[in-house]
Parts: sequence; C-alpha cells; structure tokens
Amino acid sequence: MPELITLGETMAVFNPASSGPLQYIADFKRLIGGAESNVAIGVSRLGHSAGWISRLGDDPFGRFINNFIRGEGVDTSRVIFDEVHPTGVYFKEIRASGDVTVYYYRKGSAASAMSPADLDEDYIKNGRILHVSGITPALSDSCRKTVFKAMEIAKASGVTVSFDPNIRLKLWSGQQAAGVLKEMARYADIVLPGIDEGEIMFDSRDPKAIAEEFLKLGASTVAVKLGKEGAMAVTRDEEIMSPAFDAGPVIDTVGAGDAFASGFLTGVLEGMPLEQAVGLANTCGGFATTIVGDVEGLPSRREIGALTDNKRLIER
Ligand SMILES: Nc1ncnc2c1ncn2[C@@H]1O[C@H](COP(=O)(O)OP(=O)(O)O)[C@@H](O)[C@H]1O
Ligand SMILES: O=C(O)C[C@@H](O)[C@H](O)C(=O)COP(=O)(O)O
Repeated sequence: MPELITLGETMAVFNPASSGPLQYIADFKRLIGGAESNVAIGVSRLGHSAGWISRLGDDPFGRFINNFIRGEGVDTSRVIFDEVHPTGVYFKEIRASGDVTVYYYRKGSAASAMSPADLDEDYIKNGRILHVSGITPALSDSCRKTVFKAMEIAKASGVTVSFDPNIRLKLWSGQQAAGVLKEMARYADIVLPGIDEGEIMFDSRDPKAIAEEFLKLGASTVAVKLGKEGAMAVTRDEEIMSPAFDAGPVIDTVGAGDAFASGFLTGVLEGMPLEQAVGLANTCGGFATTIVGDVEGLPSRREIGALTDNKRLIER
C-alpha cells in the first residue's frame, strides 16, 4: 500500500505554444495537471510510494492521464473510469510577464461525480499520509462529502492528514471557500497554505498570524508559502523562515505549490527536522518554477542532489 495517498481531480492541460492572449493562440501542448496528482508524482520522483484516488472519463484524455500518472510510478488502482461524465480539461494563458490565467472546462466532469462510496477505506487506513486540497470540495456537493469522508477515515486510523487550501476563485467565492476550508482544516495535521489563501481565510497577510490560526484549528505543523520569499514553517515549538531557492529564471509558477508540498511531505515521511523539510520544499518549489508544465518541473532525487550539492550533472 502507498505511503502517501492523494485524492482529487486531474485534467488534461492545454499549454499555449507561445505567450499572449488565449484568443489568438492556435497551438498548444497537451499536458496534465491536478493539484493532488501533482503532489503524488512529486513524492514518487523523490523516492516514496504514492497513490491517487479519482474518477476519470472513459475517454482518450482519461486514459492519457491515467497512463501518465501510472508511468510516474504512482498507484492508480483506485481510479474509477466513468462512462457517463467526461474528463475535465483546462487551458492556460501565459503573459510575457510569466503571469498565468487558467480557463476551466470541468463542470460536470468525471471527477466532480466522485462520491463517498468510491473510497476504499483500507487503502486510506494503510497509508502514512493522506494529502487533500481545497479544490475538491469546490467541485460538487458529492466531492465535498467525499473529501470529508476521506479525512474522517484517515483521522480515525491515525493517518497524518495534509491539507493545501488551494483556493480557486474561478470555482467558488472567497467567502464560500473560507467557511468550508476552515472546516477541512480541523481535520488537518499539516497545512500548506499560500499567503493569498491565508488572507482569504483569516484576513491577514502576516504568515505567523496565518500559521497561528491553523494551529488553533488543530494543525500541528503549518508551512506558509511566500512565493519568491520562500516559506515560513511554524509548529507549537518552532518558527522557521526558510528562503526561496533560486533555480534559474522563472517561467511557469503553476505547480510550484504542489512541488513545495511534495518536498515537504517527503521530509515528513523521512522524519526530517522541520528546517530540512521546509528547505527541501523550497528547493522543489523553486525548481518547478523554471520549467513549463504543472508536473514536468517536479524534481527527482538526482536533480535535487545536483542542485543542492552544486554538482553538475554529466550530460554527455
Ligand atoms: N519566484 C520564485 N522563486 C523561487 N521559488 C519560488 C518562486 N515562486 C514560488 N517559489 C517556490 O514555490 C513555493 C510555492 O509558491 P507560491 O506561489 O507561494 O505557492 P502557491 O502556488 O501554492 O500559491 C514557494 O514557497 C517557493 O518555495
Ligand atoms: O486547478 C486545478 O485543479 C489544478 C491546477 O490549477 C494545477 O495543476 C495546480 O493545482 C497547481 O497548483 P499550485 O501548485 O498551487 O500552483
């Protein structure tokens, strides 16, 4: 059984071949993206077993996504192919500045038809960490019930619950999100919010204050992501400000938060001290920003070694 279990929607992503307004872009590269499978792939590349629970359409994109994720060594045995609903897709618009806007076509998708009956309790109970995000409850009522059920199962069996609020304002309002995500946070041992999410949920951009709010809700560890400033990790006994890792020019920031989560959770699986875990998280996050695509920039152990030891990879 995998050490890390994740649950959520993954879509076919259409990345523009060039920057500029989407209306005028004719050529795309087909990739995949989904917050939770991104984390599963990241953890798998760092050497740990990971599984991903979801629904995919019984269609070409569904098969492409399943094969891709399985090809990264992630267990997809609990993925259900839905014969009624299609796989979701989304398009990215990339501005010359590197800013990204996304356009979703995911309403009524297979993943949004997930229901609590889809969950294999033993699969979750036997994991070491369950990682969920605030995207899932925004997809549908049945998805909200499913993610809460998964957290209940994990909590009742002593599995660590990791939670990334991942607020998507294209799916629901900040007010709707804040209420549901505070409820989700009550189940979480580890919370990995971004600073904007902290502001939506607690009306503050102070990372320490945001972390304290999550600790009050019951978390034991909070790492607040601060973009190019790195991250602040807080527990009841420690507070660590960890600088960002400069891996080169920033090209595509989508997926950096998930890369951060995969580094942090790898640190947790390996029992690393907090400072080392958040350092690994920043290295993964920084690396991800230098490569186009949501998962393509998730580093392997070998790449991390080359970056942090300042060793050049021998390419030929
Ligand atoms: N410009 C950057 N330079 C270096 N690292 C970055 C940069 N932007 C993001 N990161 C890394 O990725 C992590 C997540 O990015 P951030 O934008 O804060 O999160 P999210 O995408 O979840 O909102 C950061 O904590 C940092 O480690
Ligand atoms: O919106 C989604 O469902 C997923 C995508 O936005 C993307 O794959 C993603 O989750 C990236 O998240 P980030 O790491 O917080 O940029």
